Amino acid sequence: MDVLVIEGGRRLDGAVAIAGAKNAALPQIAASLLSEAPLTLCGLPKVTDVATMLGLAETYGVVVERIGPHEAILGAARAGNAEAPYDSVRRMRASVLVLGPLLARFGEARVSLPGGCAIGARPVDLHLKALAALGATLDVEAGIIVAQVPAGGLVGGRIVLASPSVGATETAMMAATRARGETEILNAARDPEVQDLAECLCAMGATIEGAGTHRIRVAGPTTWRPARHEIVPDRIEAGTYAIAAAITGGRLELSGARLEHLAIVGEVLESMGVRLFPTDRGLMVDGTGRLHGVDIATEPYPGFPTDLQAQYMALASIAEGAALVRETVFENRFMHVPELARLGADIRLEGTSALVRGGRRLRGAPVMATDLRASVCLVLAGLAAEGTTIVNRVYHLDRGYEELDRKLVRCGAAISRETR
Ligand SMILES: CC(=O)N[C@H]1[C@@H](OP(=O)(O)OP(=O)(O)OC[C@H]2O[C@@H](n3ccc(=O)[nH]c3=O)[C@H](O)[C@@H]2O)O[C@H](CO)[C@@H](O)[C@@H]1O
Ligand SMILES: C=C(OP(=O)(O)O)C(=O)O
Repeated sequence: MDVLVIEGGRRLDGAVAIAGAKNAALPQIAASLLSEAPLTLCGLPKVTDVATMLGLAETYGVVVERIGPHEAILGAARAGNAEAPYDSVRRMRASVLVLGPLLARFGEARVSLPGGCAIGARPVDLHLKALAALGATLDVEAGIIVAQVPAGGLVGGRIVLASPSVGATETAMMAATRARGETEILNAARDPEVQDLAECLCAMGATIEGAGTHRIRVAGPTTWRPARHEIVPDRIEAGTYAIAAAITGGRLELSGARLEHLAIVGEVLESMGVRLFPTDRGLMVDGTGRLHGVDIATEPYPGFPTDLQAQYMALASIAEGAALVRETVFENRFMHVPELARLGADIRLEGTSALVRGGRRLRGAPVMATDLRASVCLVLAGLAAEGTTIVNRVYHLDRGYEELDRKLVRCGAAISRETR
């Protein structure tokens, strides 16, 4: 199993190319199942989740033709139905995103129920309710979601999401492209990845309005056409490198990063003392000044992203003063706290809040990654720590960061990957 060995205490300086967003790529690969015409995706990040999703699409007969390191043509003309196996869904919860497209295209679908994961229970009830509002019948039999469409297919309807779930909004939007008539999705998630999926679906022939707002309208059914779509840059990867610059007291230019997708994150970093400014290529992050902790609460987009909470906590640990971190999206997303404590962080947990007492000098130690963002937070802490940090279970990190160690090394970090 791979580990990362980090010699901390080096200031980062240089440029990092931000990859396409994993969380935009995954639903778009699922969306390829909707259409008989080919979909060319550009900017696919080289991460294991994308490989897993492409592999899952292939099990349905999607032909994946790699035409470049980050480009693939997905041809679902001869795709057919099958059961999404528990093993794929267990490894990657986003596998459940094939449910809507399969149901809408083939009239039925069987997808393993994902179950909980390290960060929370993560039910899929909102996905199921959204499909039911379009006329589907849904059951769970022996851990498998069994979904069926009435004779005549899905019919457009009004979907009111109890909370603005990203995945449920994507499921609803994808299924609605094949429903007859208009679908309205209320209390929709407004994330850039939802907007990017809508843009991709529109390029494929769909008619969608309002993506990026709380009210999305989809007019179906779609006449599909060949499409090419460039995946939006990964705002979570960009935010992670912005924190890497800050935690090492360095400067990084993030090429491709879009400040408008990081508005609240930028505001938080600036109030800590980090300077951010747009450049021709993306975003410059200057973390050379003194930093002090700021309170944050994670919220659905455009709020502070839960996917940057762990990284922020590493930064708050070395910044001066205290910072209160409230996690409101997932009920169990503090698995990194005991590991940060092993490096010397002073964090008191109380329910869904964590009080970080900053100004700590971190010292390297062996630590264990528990999930994707927890792993990268430990890498960030390792970059700031004196001595050697060994991050175990790096496969979590490889799910969502393209060549993290190489990108950091190019900017002056001392990191090596070893197989132990
Ligand atoms: C592949 C992908 O895009 N993953 C992102 C997506 O996950 P994901 O789409 O799973 O996240 P959701 O927005 O759906 O989840 C938000 C909250 O709603 C709850 N919920 C969700 C669905 C449902 O049917 N019932 C329910 O109760 C979840 O348990 C969670 O507490 O958005 C999350 C929130 O920004 C990010 O952390 C993930 O990185
Ligand atoms: C939680 C994440 O991903 P997923 O929803 O695929 O588990 C993440 O990207 O941080």
